[in-house]
Amino acid sequence: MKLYSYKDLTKQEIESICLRQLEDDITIRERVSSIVDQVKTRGDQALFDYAEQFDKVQLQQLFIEKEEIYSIAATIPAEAKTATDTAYRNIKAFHSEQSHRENKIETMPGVTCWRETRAIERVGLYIPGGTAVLPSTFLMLGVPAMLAGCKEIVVCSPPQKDGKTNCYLAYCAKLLGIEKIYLVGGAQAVAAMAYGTESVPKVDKVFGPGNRYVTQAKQLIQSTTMTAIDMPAGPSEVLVLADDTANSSYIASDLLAQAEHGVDSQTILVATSSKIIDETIAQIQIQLEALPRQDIAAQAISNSYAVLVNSLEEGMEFSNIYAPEHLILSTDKFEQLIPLISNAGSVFLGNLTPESAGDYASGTNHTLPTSGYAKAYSGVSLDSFVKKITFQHISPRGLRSIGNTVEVLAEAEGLIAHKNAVSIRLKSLG
Ligand SMILES: NC(=O)c1ccc[n+]([C@@H]2O[C@H](COP(=O)([O-])OP(=O)(O)OC[C@H]3O[C@@H](n4cnc5c(N)ncnc54)[C@H](O)[C@@H]3O)[C@@H](O)[C@H]2O)c1
Ligand SMILES: N[C@H](CO)Cc1c[nH]c[nH+]1
Ligand SMILES: [Zn+2]
Repeated sequence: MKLYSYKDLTKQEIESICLRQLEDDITIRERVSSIVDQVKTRGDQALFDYAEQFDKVQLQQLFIEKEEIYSIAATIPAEAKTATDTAYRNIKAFHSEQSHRENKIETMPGVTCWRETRAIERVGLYIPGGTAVLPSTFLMLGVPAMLAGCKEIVVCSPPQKDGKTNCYLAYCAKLLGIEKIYLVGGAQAVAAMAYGTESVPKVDKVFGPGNRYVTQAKQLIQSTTMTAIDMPAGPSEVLVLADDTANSSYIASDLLAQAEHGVDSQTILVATSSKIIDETIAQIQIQLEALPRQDIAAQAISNSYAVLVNSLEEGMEFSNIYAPEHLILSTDKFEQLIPLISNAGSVFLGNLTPESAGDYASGTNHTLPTSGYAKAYSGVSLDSFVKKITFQHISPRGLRSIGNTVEVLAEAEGLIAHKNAVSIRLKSLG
């Protein structure tokens, strides 16, 4: 893990260490573009071929259906079933609170404006399943899609070695009332949902996190089809801001939790003393030894760094420039830092709030913007699955009160047909 001292970094150096792995993006973009083209032109056949190439499995069909999903779901261990039920309830409770009816507003006498919410009709959920299958992501996307009332929910996840899906995903499907899972992963899954194939239906919006291929494919289809995306939710990241009230073994566990997602995960420690940094590095080595995914985590840690700052406020300044997917405030003084946060996907407050609680079960969504996109995007929520349509109604009194304003503004823009649309009505009102 590299070490920087914040006060010695120039503005350009800070910007450069906040960039995430952009060097290989061109190669990834080219590979993804060719995968997307293949799916667009060859449909299902391309999906069968990529399953063989990337997932090392020869599929007979590209999906499994209700009966088989239910029979796989029945094999879930009892403890996992109970934990999944708890996570489902918490995620549902948190996301249910996000539905708000707005009031109608009379902006002028007789001019009434309001918004109504409508579900996006056809949504596609991508559930990662490359180096680890993530049923938690199924809940994070499926629960808000269900609450929003989306009519068609298409789910894609890479096939497992047996050409099926695992019992945890199958159980989530059952909980969510989803009766088909498409056994398609990576960039090809995103392309299939954006263009549609013989088997996979085309959707209006693609959701879900994934590796760099998945994320690049989402960005590509967004610009080449009428399909929208939730946001760029790529390789996981965490920034821990710590002071002397922090516990280095807790910090190490949080850094390793995100590091084990993938070799391109990034984990940043920003600390007010070199003592915390040294102790955390030592803890990382100890904890790493016991991890089954230690090779992946070690590589991610080697791409990561620590930044020594003079104060928590200075640490927040760096964090806002980095704009982490996850921000952990490992300090008893977290309350005073909350107002200083301007860019972060999801925030974990105090020393007893591990990031993995949000990954699985506290209720907040774990599908979050990465690579600095937390500067402009929010994580997935109920809002991501709906559109807000504006309405307005103008009464005779309203037309008299607003008419002249519109006529004058239309004339100022030289758009006389716009002006006439008002004048013609005013005239008939007399
Ligand atoms: N930001 C978030 O909200 C969030 C949430 C959960 C997970 N994640 C991230 O999701 C990612 C999951 O990654 P994963 O790889 O385990 O699963 P994945 O499902 O994202 O990707 C697996 C697929 O990638 C494709 N692939 C693999 N190597 C390829 C290659 N060389 N060329 C083209 N395609 C290739 C294959 O089709 C494979 O099925 C991790 O990076 C994790 O950090 C992010
Ligand atoms: N930390 C991931 C988001 O970056 C979400 C996740 C799923 N499972 C475990 N973690
Ligand atoms: Zn995680």
